[in-house]
Amino acid sequence: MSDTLRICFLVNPNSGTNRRQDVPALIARYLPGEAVAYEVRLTQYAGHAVELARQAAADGFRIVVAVGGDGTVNEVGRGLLGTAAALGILPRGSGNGLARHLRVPLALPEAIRQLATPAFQRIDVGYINERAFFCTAGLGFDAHVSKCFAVAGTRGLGTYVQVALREYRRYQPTPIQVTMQGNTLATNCYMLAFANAAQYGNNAYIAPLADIADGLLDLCLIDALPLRRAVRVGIGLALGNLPASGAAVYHTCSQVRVQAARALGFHVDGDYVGDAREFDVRLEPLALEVAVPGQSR
Ligand SMILES: Nc1ncnc2c1ncn2[C@@H]1O[C@H](COP(=O)(O)OP(=O)(O)OP(=O)(O)O)[C@@H](O)[C@H]1O
Repeated sequence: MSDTLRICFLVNPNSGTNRRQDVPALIARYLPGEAVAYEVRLTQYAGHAVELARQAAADGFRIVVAVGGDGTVNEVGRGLLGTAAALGILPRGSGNGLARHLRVPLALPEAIRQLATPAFQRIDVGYINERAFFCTAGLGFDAHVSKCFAVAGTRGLGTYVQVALREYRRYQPTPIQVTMQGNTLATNCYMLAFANAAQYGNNAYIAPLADIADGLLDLCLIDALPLRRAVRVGIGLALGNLPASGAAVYHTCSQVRVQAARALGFHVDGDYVGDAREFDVRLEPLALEVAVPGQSR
């Protein structure tokens, strides 16, 4: 019995575009039963997964699985910080940035099967104004789009692109000062992304060279976005060659302070958090354990 792997699934019933999918039935069908004991718990409101994850870790589960998109992954990951449980992911969001970065299968049956024979690794955790993120955080246009997306009524890549194109015509850059490694840079911010993982989700590679366990954040700064450059950014995101395109400037660091001339929106893992004029961003190396597919490695 001591060899039994204990897994707790925390399901956000509202995530993704396929809400009719019966996740508990899929888990019962595809999780190999012999060496695994599991429970399924549902979230009831935004923020609930943080509490449920903490409780599941206290209950002694070895893996606590976020069943949802990057917002749910963020909540479960936050709840597991400082505990002995590892984060697992069943990707059910519209973007699934962290799942894609960690090469978790996007097909649920395969992702469920792989959880029975996991490998464990540790990943860095970013903080922006003390709010943890695991995939990306950002200021400016990407946060503004997240804010508009949250109230758009429908989800998915199509809605996201539609919102981004509409807001692109209105959004203006803001002067900022960026301080890192003792140097201060005065520039404009159309958007400034802090990447722990390589992509936003949907294989949109904001920082294709980002290593999630190197103790560094990859900063991607776009100071202005005239139409020609916007096209290059779009192509660079899709092809994973934004750094080589010259349309964005990159830095790596473990700590950075940003002061903005006016309040700017910011997001963590794609969810808009609020507006601020000052941002302290830092990285805690290897602060979270994750369960990743074991067989194919
Ligand atoms: N039971 C619930 N009711 C309402 N909101 C919830 C519930 N459980 C979780 N949430 C909130 O829903 C938000 C969005 O969820 P999530 O990111 O998992 O799905 P998604 O937005 O469809 O996927 P993606 O982030 O990939 O677009 C989360 O940030 C979380 O706070």
